[in-house]
Amino acid sequence: MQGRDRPPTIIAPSLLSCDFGRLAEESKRMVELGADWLHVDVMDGHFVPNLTLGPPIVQSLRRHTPAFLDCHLMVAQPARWVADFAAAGASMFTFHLEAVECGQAAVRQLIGAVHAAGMLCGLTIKPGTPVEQLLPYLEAGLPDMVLIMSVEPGFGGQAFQPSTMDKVRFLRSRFPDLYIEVDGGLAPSTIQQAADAGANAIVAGSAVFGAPDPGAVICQLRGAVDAAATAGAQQQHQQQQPLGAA
Ligand SMILES: O=C(CO)[C@H](O)[C@H](O)COP(=O)(O)O
Repeated sequence: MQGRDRPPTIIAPSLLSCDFGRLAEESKRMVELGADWLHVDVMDGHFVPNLTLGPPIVQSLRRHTPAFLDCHLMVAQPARWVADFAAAGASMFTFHLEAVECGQAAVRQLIGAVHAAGMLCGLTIKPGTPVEQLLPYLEAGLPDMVLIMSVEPGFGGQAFQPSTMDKVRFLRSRFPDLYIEVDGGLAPSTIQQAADAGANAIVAGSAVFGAPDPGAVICQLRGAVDAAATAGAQQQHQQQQPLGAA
């Protein structure tokens, strides 16, 4: 997914906030309203204190939609689930660095296994984990995406943590073409902070599903990210102009 240019804006409604009894209809509705990806929160009741869904539900959902399924695994031992999520039709398999206990070699091996299984691979960190821990993998060009959690993983509807945007700024300044996703507490009232920091992929659950007009919220989120990207590109262009150039 990496190239030389800024990655596209991605709006990914988090299905955690939808009516799970109507998962397929809600997923289709989100795509019709302009969602680029569908964000699937997988929680095991162990890595995080909540339980959601697993491969059988992803497989059922896949039968109803060709959409990009952005699966965020909040699970202990993510390596156990690679084959099952690939078989279920997951598009992206994002795992927590904190869930891999055996160090850098194990993380690299897991990224390789995700790719070998035919999925894109994301790496994610909780708010308390230093962003520098991602660098060995990013400098080697291994993950397709980084997910910066802007809330403690486990539940939707929490308050956005603005300090986590320092991590996004840090990464964007070093990796202009990296897919940087932000997840947690994003809404029209907080999106500007994520957009200005340089996030290009936005996960939003309660703000989208709880809105009377979810399509308008998707549009607002996209507009803020697009505008910040355009402003950033103009600034970069001006800085690159030689002295005296018009
Ligand atoms: O990963 C998550 C929780 O662990 C959710 O995706 C996230 O919190 C989205 O929900 P909301 O937009 O309501 O904060």
